[in-house]
Amino acid sequence: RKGSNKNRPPGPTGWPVFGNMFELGDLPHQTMYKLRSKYGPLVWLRLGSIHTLVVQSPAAAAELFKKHDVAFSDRKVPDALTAFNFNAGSLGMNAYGGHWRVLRRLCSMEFLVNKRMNDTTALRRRIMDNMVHWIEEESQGGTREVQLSRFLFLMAFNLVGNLMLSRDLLNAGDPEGREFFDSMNKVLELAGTPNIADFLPFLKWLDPLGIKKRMVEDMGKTMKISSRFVQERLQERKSGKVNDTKDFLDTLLEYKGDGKDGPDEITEKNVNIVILEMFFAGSETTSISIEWGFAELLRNPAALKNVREEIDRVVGRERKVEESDMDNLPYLQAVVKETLRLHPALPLLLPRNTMQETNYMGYLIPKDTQVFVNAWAIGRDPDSWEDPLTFKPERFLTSNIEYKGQHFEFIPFGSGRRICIGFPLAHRVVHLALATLVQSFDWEFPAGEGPKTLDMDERLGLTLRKKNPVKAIPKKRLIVK
Ligand code: HEM
Repeated sequence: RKGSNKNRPPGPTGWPVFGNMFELGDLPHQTMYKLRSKYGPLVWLRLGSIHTLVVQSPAAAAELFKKHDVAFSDRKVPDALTAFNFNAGSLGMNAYGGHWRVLRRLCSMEFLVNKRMNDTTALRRRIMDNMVHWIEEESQGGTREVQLSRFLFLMAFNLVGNLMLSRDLLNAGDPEGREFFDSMNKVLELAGTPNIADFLPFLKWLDPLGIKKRMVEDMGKTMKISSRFVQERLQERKSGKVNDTKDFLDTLLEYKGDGKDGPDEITEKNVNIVILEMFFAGSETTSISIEWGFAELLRNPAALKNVREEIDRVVGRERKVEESDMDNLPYLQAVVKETLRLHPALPLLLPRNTMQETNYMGYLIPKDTQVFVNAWAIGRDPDSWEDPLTFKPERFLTSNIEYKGQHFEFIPFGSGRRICIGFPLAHRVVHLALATLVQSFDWEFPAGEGPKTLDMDERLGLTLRKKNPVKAIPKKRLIVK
């Protein structure tokens, strides 16, 4: 391996063959954060045979996204997501190129665009009402604790279903919806399971943990169901039935390329893949962000009191909080920011892959290097944040720092060409859901628990979840029905 270490960033030596694979533990973003004090903001690792660069400071992230965005714009694809060639049909896992550009354009112009978001305001309010109703039912009129994460996930899933397919997938009248929900959950779980074949690619053909095999089975089930949804829509369109408002499925089916860049049409299989992907990308990220925010409020009664008083002052208790109220709720906005700073749903973003050898921060980064941008560590950077480990929404009341990818000390949605495309939706849903939970209920702790006993331990799967889900007893407080 002579010469292989020329001009690379520093990092721990690692074992033969396995490299640093076993040093990262269950919470790699935390381990990498600790390595920063020894090696600095850029750390070089070898995970099995995969060269890996970890970027852990705002300055290094700024240099990457401003000067080398294209060179770092490919994705490293986990083996499990090559089932059915998922990566080649998807937006988030696709190589940087024509197919990705077409999907990105369609999404940002026709689906996750502000105009469409404004047109679907009432839909989101209705879905929040459903969530409140489910929580009330589960708590049997405020007498039992509820596990909030379940309802948040159902809400986010239902929302994506309505926006993509105009279907209430969780409605009792849609049994296929329930089946879709169950198999989608299995796919999400598998996609977040560590796989040795990703570190030692020569093992891929063996699939030692059977992850790809299981993925083929479970993803196959979801694809089968979503292809029934697509077929139904195609039949409807053939028979002349047109929806009043076009949803994203219509957009995908209507797409015709210009013959220059990307595909001429989105094949039926790839339509299914994009449908799946939006559930993938949109449900868990959003719901866990709300859960983290809610947990922080329960742990910090003063912050909860501030949010509640603000909502009571601006909205009152006779009507439900609406998206149009958000501009007048600065403290709530600060709580959301502080939550995303400390608990980014994807702590290492989605891994990038270098497309060419690049001179970066004085180092030579080879082509085909996996790149982790540690947004979790950057949000805790002591040079950028005062008292970085403490939940203090007030810090945002007097600053203009945003999470739109321009302020590199705060990048929970990433930055550059591959920044999260779901931002306009996620931004609205996280605010509205938190406000709705605070406005609708007084929350009590289960017996023997309180703000001091609520832990903030993490568990990393596809996203960074709370290890121990929040449980609390909701007591109805909103007067309006
Ligand atoms: C709080 C909620 C969310 C968070 C924290 C989040 C975070 C992220 C992050 C960090 C990335 C990678 C960015 C990068 O590589 O620089 C990403 C990509 C992506 N997100 Fe989100 N996301 C959220 C919600 C959503 C929603 C609601 C959707 C869609 C319904 C969505 C769709 C996507 C897609 C398709 C990509 C891939 C973009 C590409 O590769 O070009 N996300 N997200």
